[in-house]
Amino acid sequence: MSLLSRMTAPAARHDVARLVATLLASPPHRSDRSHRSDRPHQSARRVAPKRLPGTGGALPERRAPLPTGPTGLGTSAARIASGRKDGAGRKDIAERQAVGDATVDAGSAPVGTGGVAVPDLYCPPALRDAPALADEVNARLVAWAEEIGLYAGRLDRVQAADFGRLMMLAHPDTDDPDRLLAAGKCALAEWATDDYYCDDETMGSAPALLGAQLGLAYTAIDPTHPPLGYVPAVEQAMQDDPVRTALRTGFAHLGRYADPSQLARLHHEVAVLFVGYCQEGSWRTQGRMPAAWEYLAHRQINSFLPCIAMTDVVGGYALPAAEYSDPRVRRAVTMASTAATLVNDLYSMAKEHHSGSVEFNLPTVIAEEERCSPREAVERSAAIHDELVRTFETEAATLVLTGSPQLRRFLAGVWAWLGGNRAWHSGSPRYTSPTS
Ligand SMILES: CC(C)=CCC/C(C)=C(\C)COP(=O)(O)OP(=O)(O)O
Repeated sequence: MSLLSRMTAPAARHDVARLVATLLASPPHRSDRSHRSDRPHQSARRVAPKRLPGTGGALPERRAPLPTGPTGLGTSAARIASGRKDGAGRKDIAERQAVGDATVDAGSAPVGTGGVAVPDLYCPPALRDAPALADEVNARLVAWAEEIGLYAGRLDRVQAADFGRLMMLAHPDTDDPDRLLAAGKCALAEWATDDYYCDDETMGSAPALLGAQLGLAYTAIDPTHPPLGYVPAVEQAMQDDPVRTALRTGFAHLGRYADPSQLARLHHEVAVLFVGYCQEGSWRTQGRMPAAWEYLAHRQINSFLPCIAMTDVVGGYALPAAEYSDPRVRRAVTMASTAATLVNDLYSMAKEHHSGSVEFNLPTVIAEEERCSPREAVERSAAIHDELVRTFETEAATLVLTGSPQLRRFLAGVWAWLGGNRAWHSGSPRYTSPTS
């Protein structure tokens, strides 16, 4: 019997009432976008709530950014004081989103899809904006990358992509820069694995090398235990390659905050991610475009789940392993991570369009399968995204009624992650600038 099914009936009746109200307010899935032409006023569409229904107060509201004056951390404080490089526009959008301004949908900005604007998406707003904290985390992340030789010669792009901002937006329940940095290192290491080994030939990726590289990369986070005579060779291999060094030192940093069961969970999610990388490599080698169902299965495993799975570690609590693995929780969380990854597909289309190699994203797969226009394919992809988010919202809101306080906070954190992820994608030069 699972932990959740052993739980008793909810004590708080208003939670039940809130859930019922949510369910009644939700239009049936798929109705919004698939009948869009029947719907003269797009604004009638329900806007995703800022907080997951039933989880008010589950995430501590943190608004305090780092001080902008000297902090003893050295140069980064001066960087903060000298002003942001991203301009005020992005902050303005995030701030308006953070206060739940329903008129703001950064997703509708005409970026990302190579000429077709990313449609409004059913996605919560980012829960906070703390630019000084984002800058601090980003500065530390870039300094770490430089120290280990990751993205050598391209650090300006890493700096501009602003992964520190992604961490700040996606994990609003901590304002500890070191926890955000640890998560950022893991995320950047996973991104680097993709760039160096899978899909960026200018970084040296080659399909024939992929399996061998990913096998070794996995051992950077879950070390092998060779007979003594082979230890120096293994150690050398770990140090010889910046991706392996990034994975090893990034997960070591996170290990300061994670308990063994949380680390084991993350190892599992990264192993699955690497299977997804191999799957994509196989399509590349074959020169084959997958079917839409196959691609969607792929985007569940080649997804942001390794990042989302760190939510409790970053937040400073531990979701029990039995609840993380409960099939109902897994279904909800994997739907959320697939949706978050489809946001990446929508926003990265322009970048991939210019990359020169075969690229896979849901609109391209749908356009090929359904022989439809890019605009229609983008709309259908957005509808699929929305369906996944709505299903997560409904099922997660039900799960919080009977789950532990940690599960309630975790699912609220996943919802917040969705909002932060979308806000970051809509503003990051990785997707908005042709040269990044
Ligand atoms: C941070 C993390 C878990 C990354 C792994 C999965 C990944 C690289 C993405 C979800 C992004 O996919 P994609 O290869 O399309 O990346 P970019 O669009 O190049 O950022």
